[in-house]
Amino acid sequence: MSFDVGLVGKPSVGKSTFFNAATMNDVPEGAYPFTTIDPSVGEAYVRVECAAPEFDHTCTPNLGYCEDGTRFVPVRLVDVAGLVPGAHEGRGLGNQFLSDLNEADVLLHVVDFSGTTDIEGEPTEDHDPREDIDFLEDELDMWYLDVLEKGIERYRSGYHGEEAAIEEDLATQMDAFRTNKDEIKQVILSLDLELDPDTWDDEDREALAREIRKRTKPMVIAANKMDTPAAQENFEEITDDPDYDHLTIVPTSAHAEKALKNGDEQGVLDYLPGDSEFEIVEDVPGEKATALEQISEFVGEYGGTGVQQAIETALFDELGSIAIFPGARKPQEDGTFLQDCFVLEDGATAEDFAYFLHTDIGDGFLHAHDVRSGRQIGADTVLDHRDVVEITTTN
Ligand SMILES: Nc1nc2c(ncn2[C@@H]2O[C@H](COP(=O)(O)OP(=O)(O)OP(=O)(O)O)[C@@H](O)[C@H]2O)c(=O)[nH]1
Repeated sequence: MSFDVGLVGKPSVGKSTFFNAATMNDVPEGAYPFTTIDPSVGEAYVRVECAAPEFDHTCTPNLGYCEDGTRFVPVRLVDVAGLVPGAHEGRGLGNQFLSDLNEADVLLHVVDFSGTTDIEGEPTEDHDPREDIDFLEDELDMWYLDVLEKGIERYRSGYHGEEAAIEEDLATQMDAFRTNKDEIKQVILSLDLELDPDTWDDEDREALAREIRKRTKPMVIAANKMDTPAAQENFEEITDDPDYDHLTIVPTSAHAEKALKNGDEQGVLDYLPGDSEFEIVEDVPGEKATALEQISEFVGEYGGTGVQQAIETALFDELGSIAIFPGARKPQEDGTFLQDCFVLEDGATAEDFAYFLHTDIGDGFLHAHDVRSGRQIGADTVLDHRDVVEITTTN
């Protein structure tokens, strides 16, 4: 099991550059968890401070890798194709695109902040990136509204059991959005609406669709091409705009990330993905040196190229996921230590973790230990990011 980060964006925003940069990794052979021939799925990583140094041992990662005390834990990056020109002319988003969106746990919307591509992805000047952000949100809201209306019809036509409950019919209809009746009820009440669709007007239904969309389609904006002055200006303006407070916007330069990873691969420089600095280790010709100098200034100012940061923000901040190390205090007999680190859902308990590790244990979960303190923890203990947990089962 792994989390899927869905990458979306209109043409020419730098989505391919982002995808390639994020999935181009110098990983030891055999360390790829996802054997896939689908070119739209790639392995990206989230950084987690390794727990091994706390125990004075060196970790031996099974998947991903560890460098300078940072574990690079694999996650799936899915290129969700199909945010195409013409969709905004009322043709709407394609069904395949929409169902692919439902597969992703969290979305990364790559937006060209330089304003040099119009809404269809054609070259232009001074295009306001807010249009692209609004476009995707509005299209998603219309899709949700459509499904919500069907749920209301279902309620009215009495497909339900004895006791009519609008939240149940909506939850059934909106099942693919990974919501449930409790969440829907919560949303209805949070908007000060009654649990009776006959009292809702158009605006109420739109507000409901939007709110359910916001909760079920967590999304982060990757403000791309931030290495250009125009993008930096737009970034300042949009992050100051209260209409965009509900969004997390991460400044990125996919271009810079790609250049740094290329340089690292060629042995020209030393770069650890996500770092805000890198070291040039070989003499480079004038033009290249100037380009690297510009990248160096950029990553210094923005704390990195933003590619790692965007993926981590999506997974850890927006989705609230946590990374857990299964393990013991000491290396195994074969010398392996803290081989794994897994990304789990927000709120995961010790018992959830046991079933995640051993899907077939049935009733065999015995107990869990917090390895740092050595204390036993209850099955329903909610785990924290970077916990090291030892699970004992009967088999
Ligand atoms: N300045 C700058 N240019 C970038 C950046 N990322 C991508 N580009 C450029 O933007 C153009 C489009 O990049 P792509 O990665 O092909 O864009 P895409 O969104 O995948 O576009 P399609 O393949 O048409 O869907 C290319 O000329 C890239 O070099 C960036 O971070 N900064």
